[in-house]
Amino acid sequence: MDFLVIDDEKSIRDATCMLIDDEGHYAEPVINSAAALTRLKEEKYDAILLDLNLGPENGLDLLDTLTKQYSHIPVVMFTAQGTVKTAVEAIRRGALDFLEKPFTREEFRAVLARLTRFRQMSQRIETLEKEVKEVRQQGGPDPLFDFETPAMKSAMEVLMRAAKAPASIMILGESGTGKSVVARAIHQHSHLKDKPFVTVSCPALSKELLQSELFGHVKGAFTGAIRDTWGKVKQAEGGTLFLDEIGELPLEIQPQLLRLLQEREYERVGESVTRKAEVRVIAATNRDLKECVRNRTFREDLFFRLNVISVEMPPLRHRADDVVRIAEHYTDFFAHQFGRKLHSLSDSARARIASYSWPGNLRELRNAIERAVILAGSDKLEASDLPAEVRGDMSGTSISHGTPTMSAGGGFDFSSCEGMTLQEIEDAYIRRILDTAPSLAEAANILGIDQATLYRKRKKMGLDGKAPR
Ligand SMILES: Nc1ncnc2c1ncn2[C@@H]1O[C@H](COP(=O)(O)OP(=O)(O)OP(=O)(O)O)[C@@H](O)[C@H]1O
Repeated sequence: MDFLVIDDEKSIRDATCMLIDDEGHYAEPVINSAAALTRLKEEKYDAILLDLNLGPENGLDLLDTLTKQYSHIPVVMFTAQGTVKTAVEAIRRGALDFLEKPFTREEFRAVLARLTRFRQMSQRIETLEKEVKEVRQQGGPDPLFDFETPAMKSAMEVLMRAAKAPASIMILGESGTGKSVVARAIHQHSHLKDKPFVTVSCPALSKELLQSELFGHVKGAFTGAIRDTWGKVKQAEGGTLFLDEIGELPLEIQPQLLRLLQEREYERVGESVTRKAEVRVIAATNRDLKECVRNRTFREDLFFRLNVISVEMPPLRHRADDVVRIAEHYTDFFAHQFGRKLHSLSDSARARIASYSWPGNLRELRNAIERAVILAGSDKLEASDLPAEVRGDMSGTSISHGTPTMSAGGGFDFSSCEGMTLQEIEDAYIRRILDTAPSLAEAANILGIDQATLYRKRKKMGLDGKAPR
C-alpha cells in the first residue's frame, strides 16, 4: 500500500515512514495540509495517516476536507494521550481508526490489518462495478465453456487447473478464438477473483505510451506528461494483469516486464523510486512467439517466464463438435435481444455453419449470427440468412442491401453500399477486415491506418464488446 503521512513533528513522520517501509509498504511524509492536498492531487494513495494536532492547524479540519474530496481513501488519525474524546469525534467525522502516540509496532500492525481489509473491500466493489459496467456495455451472449471438441476440452481443463496456481499463463491462438474471454474466465476461477482484472492491449499504443500505460509516469517525464499517473500494474495490484497481443510488446519494454515478473518490482517512467507489485500475469498472442524469439523480436528469458503454462485455443474450423452448438447459443441470445421468435437453425443453415472455415473464428460466427437473426424471415434461421461467404456464394451480387462484402477476388463490393452513409460503409469495411485479417496489425495494415486508430475505431464501434483493447 502507498501511505501519505501528515504530521508536523519530524521524529513522528520519520519513525512512521520507517515502520511502514519495514512492513513492506511505501510511505511519503508531508508536514501540513497544503502539502498534503498538493500531493493528493498529484499522486494516488491507498491510506492517509493524519495527525490530529498539526501545529497551528487543526487535523479535524483537514479530515473534513479529505472525507469530502477523497472519500475513497481511508484516514487513520494520530492522537496524543488523553485525547480519546477527540479521537471519537474524528471517527464520527469519517476517520477509519486512530493510533494513540507513541504507538508500538503491534498496535500499528493491527491498524494495518484493518486498512488491508478496507482496501480489499474497496477493490471488490471496484471490480464488481467494472463487471456490471462491462456486462451493460457488452450486452453480448454469455460465453460457453462446456465444449465437446477434445482439443478444446483439454485446453479448458488445463486452464481451469492452472487458474488456481499463481504461475503465469500464456494463451495462444488465432484472432477471435476467445483468448480474452478465457483469460477473464481464468481470473474468475482463481483465488484472485475478487481482485482487479486489468487488460493492457500491447499493440494499441506507441512504445512510450505503452510503457506509461503499464507502469505510470511522473510529471515532466516526457512532453505532455503534465501530472503524475499510475499505470495498469498498480491498478492490477493483487489481481490479474492480462497482456493482450504480447507478441507486439516492444523490445525496449520487455526487460521491465521481466523484472516485474521475477522481482515483482518496477519504476514509473521518469522516476527512480522502486515500487513493489504482486500481479498474476496472463498473456495472449496470435503470433508464433517461438518464431519471434528466433527473430530476436521477443526475449527468450521473458518467453520462458511467461510460458510456464501455455495453452493453444484451437481455431473454430477444428471445433466441428462445437460450432453448431455455439451458433445455436448465439441464435437464442440475439433472438431474445431483438425480440424475434426464432426457435432454431434449419438443417441447411447447420450444414453451412458446420462446413464453413470461419477464418475470423468465434468473432466472425457471432457477427454472422447476429446479422442472420436480424434478416431472418421465418421462425427458423435459414442458410439464406447467412453471409455470402458462409453460404458458399462469393459472387457478392446476392448480398442483401446494406451489407457490403468482399467480392470473389477479395476486393470490397461497393455495389451493395447504395443508400448507406459514408460512416456505415466505413464501419462495414472495418468489420469485414477485422473478421478476416489474422491480426490487428495486419488489419491496420490493410486499412492503411495505424493500430492505435484502428483500436479507437474498433472500440467506438463496440465491435467485440470486450475489456479495453
Ligand atoms: N467461450 C465462448 N463462448 C461464446 N462466445 C465466445 C467465447 N469466447 C469468445 N467468444 C466470442 O468471440 C469473440 C472474440 O473473443 P475474444 O475477443 O476473446 O477473442 P481473441 O482470441 O482474444 O481475439 P483477438 O486475438 O482478436 O483479441 C467475443 O467477443 C465473444 O463474442
